[in-house]
Amino acid sequence: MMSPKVYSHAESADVANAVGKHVLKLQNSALESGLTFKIALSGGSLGKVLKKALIDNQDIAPKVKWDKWEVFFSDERIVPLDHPDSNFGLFNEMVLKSLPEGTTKPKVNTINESLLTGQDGQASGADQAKDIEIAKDYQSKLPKDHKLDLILLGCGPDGHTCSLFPGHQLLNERNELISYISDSPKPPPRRITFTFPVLENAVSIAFVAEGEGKAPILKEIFNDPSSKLPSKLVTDIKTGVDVNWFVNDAAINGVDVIASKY
Ligand SMILES: O=C(O)[C@H](O)[C@@H](O)[C@H](O)[C@H](O)COP(=O)(O)O
Repeated sequence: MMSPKVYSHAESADVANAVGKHVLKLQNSALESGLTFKIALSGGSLGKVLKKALIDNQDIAPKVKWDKWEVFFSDERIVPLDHPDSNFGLFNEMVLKSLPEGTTKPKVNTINESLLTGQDGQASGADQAKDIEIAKDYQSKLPKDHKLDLILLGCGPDGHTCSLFPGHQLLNERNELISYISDSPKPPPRRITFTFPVLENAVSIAFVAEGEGKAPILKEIFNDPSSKLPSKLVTDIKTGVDVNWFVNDAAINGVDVIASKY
């Protein structure tokens, strides 16, 4: 079993630089043996980190082969693509819209907007049958072997990752690769998410977590071997996935880990 590696830097700019270098490493190794680089993204502060790493960082930006990228979302909220809660919307605002003119855009796999119900796709239009259809449609967009080269994840203050929440039944989902969730404890309630079979089959997974607010949950993940938090379960995946954490020093203050610079 590979043990997770933790990379920590004091400054946010250095965390973004480390994430950018890791993305390039996985991109280049994917393109040595295949035609595309398959990467999955999350929401939260990751949008900002990706902009800093892949657009603003002049050492990294020219090396990103956007035309060879196939982008997926590790979870997505069931809202229109231009809604402020949409993870695609975040990536679009932060990264896609900032690509230099003339750049061939990556292939981005979004939820099928035509399947949305209700004005904002949320409680007003809740329709479980549609949510199942949205999840199935997204599942059909995954690579046939459902192998992603890199999955970038956040970690919520409750230890959730993707839209896999502590104690939720979806943690045990083994049949579906993409599941819907209509009772997300964090709004918006209706979402789709990768399940463990997709996470377990990835080449590499990288968590990005910054700020002193993350220290309590990182303490539980790294100091408590019996923890069943979703981020801990993903960190401990035993299928040979290369799992890395990219953090800043404040996030691991008091956490029992050996961290290095990337
Ligand atoms: O609703 C959600 O599921 C969260 O917003 C999630 O998308 C986010 O990745 C984590 O909560 C970490 O967020 P930060 O990286 O901003 O701390």
